[in-house]
Parts: sequence; structure tokens; C-alpha cells
Amino acid sequence: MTAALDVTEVLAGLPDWRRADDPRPAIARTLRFADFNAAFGFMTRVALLADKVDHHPEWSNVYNRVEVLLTTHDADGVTERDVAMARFIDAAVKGLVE
Ligand SMILES: C[C@H](O)[C@H](O)[C@H]1CNC2=NC(N)=NC(=O)C2=N1
Repeated sequence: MTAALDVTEVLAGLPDWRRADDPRPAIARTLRFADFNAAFGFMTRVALLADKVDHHPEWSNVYNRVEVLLTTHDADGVTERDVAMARFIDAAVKGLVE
């Protein structure tokens, strides 16, 4: 199991992410795409990775908006697995969101 990291330190390296409004230690990012097709295409790409690495985002989608929350349930905190997922998401949305 990976150890929980300090959320403030994690956020220092992820400028597009914020502390989640959640009782658990977690990070969040809101993404706005051109339309539903772009949003769902993004979710599909992330879902394929999540399944492969067995680490799953908590998220919701309304039309072109996707709310993502990352935390590691097994560690009760934010770990390197969340940082890796956040970096993958940041790369996947580059040029697709403002
Ligand atoms: C049994 C399975 O490997 C675990 O429940 C995995 C699945 N996906 C997971 N996803 C997230 N975000 N945190 C976890 O701790 C986690 N654990």
C-alpha cells in the first residue's frame, strides 16, 4: 500500500487542482469541455487507464462538465496513485479545456 501524502505539498505540484470539498483528504478538478462528446471521450480514456491500474476516480458529468475527485480509499488519503492519475488527466485535457 502507498502512504498518504501531505495534500498541500501535492497541490503545490498540481496547479490546476484544489483541495476537495470533502471530509476526506482528496484533490479535485473541474473540467469544462466543448460539449458532451468531448467530455465523455475524456471520461472513456480515463476509465480505460483506471481499470488498467486499478485506481478509480470519483466523478460526475453534466453535459460538458466533469467534476473529478481523487483520493486513495485504501490509504485514507492522497497518494502517488492519485498524483499519477491527476497528471494523466492534466495531459489528457491539454488543449481541450481552458
Ligand atoms: C480491491 C481494489 O484493488 C481496490 O479497492 C482499489 C480499487 N480502486 C481504487 N480506487 C481508488 N481511488 N482508491 C482505492 O483505494 C482503490 N482501491
